[in-house]
Amino acid sequence: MTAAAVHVRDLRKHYGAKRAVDGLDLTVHPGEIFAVLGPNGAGKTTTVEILEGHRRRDGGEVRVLGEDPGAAGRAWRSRIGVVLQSTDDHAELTVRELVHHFARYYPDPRDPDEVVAAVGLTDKARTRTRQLSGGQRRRLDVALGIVGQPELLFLDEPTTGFDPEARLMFWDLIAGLRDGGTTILLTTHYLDEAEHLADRCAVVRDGRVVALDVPARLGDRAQRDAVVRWREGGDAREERTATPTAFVTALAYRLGGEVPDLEVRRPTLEEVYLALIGETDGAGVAGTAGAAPPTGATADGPVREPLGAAGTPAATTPSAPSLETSR
Ligand SMILES: Nc1ncnc2c1ncn2[C@@H]1O[C@H](COP(=O)(O)OP(=O)(O)OP(=O)(O)O)[C@@H](O)[C@H]1O
Repeated sequence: MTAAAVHVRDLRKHYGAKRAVDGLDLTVHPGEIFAVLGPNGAGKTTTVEILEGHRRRDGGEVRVLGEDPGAAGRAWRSRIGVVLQSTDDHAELTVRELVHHFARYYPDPRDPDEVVAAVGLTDKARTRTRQLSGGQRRRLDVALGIVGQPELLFLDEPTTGFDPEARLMFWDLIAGLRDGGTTILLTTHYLDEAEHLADRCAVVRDGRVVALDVPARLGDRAQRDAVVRWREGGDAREERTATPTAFVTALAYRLGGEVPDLEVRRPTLEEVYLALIGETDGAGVAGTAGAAPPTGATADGPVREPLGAAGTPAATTPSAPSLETSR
């Protein structure tokens, strides 16, 4: 069996009394796009920063490309790509200059001009980065994340602020990277993004994974009952059923043909998600709401080795120089 690209068991991180990550388990397979969903403050960024080696953990077991990110060195760092929520560093450099600058940190970079083209910024190659729009800046962030030809790419809320067209182009770009063999872990608040891009996704709530599956089956979505609505004798009627075809066939027979205002629907990913994070009681979702955390280790893991003095990797590492988290 191929080793996991990312393996996390019982991850724990607290800030004072706040348990930001509280026993989180997940596994990302090589070559997949894995989306981490969850409300504000759920612990997504903290988790991703620990996986990137940018933040210490308090407990649990973490392996990223086979190594502990807290102890891994420069060679490991050159195998991962990081796209953080945007920074304004190097505002006076042009797009082309910045991508070339980053390429020099890696042992086997992609051709920087090809990377600029791949993210659709050839027209802006000679533009200073401070003059880019938000969506263009985000594409530049991705260019910086992929120029080192990473095996594993971390994307933190990559399409926040994108217009619909830019988002579709970005999705194509990310899917193309996956098709080229890159493993991608992304956090997102957009359920359509997870549904469109992700091979599997995890929903994080209060620092734990409360559901993990392919989007179509998340939270037992496929097993949840369908809701059939129709009008009968002037009244709106509704029925939940696991066998909607049989139900509608019987209904049509009983009503003697066409069923007025017939509607059959299964829960959307959004409805299942809102039930999982406790924003709804599941009333809008047929079937059982919520989900138990998946199985995983429950014992506290070892306390990890310390990072550098500031809790961030050494500034000489390839992806660190301008993309360090400011938190
Ligand atoms: N440096 C920090 N110091 C103290 N508390 C922090 C720090 N970073 C995060 N937290 C807290 O930890 C919890 C998890 O934060 P985190 O940023 O990981 O959540 P998130 O799921 O990424 O949220 P968002 O979707 O808003 O980005 C939150 O309650 C947050 O306030």
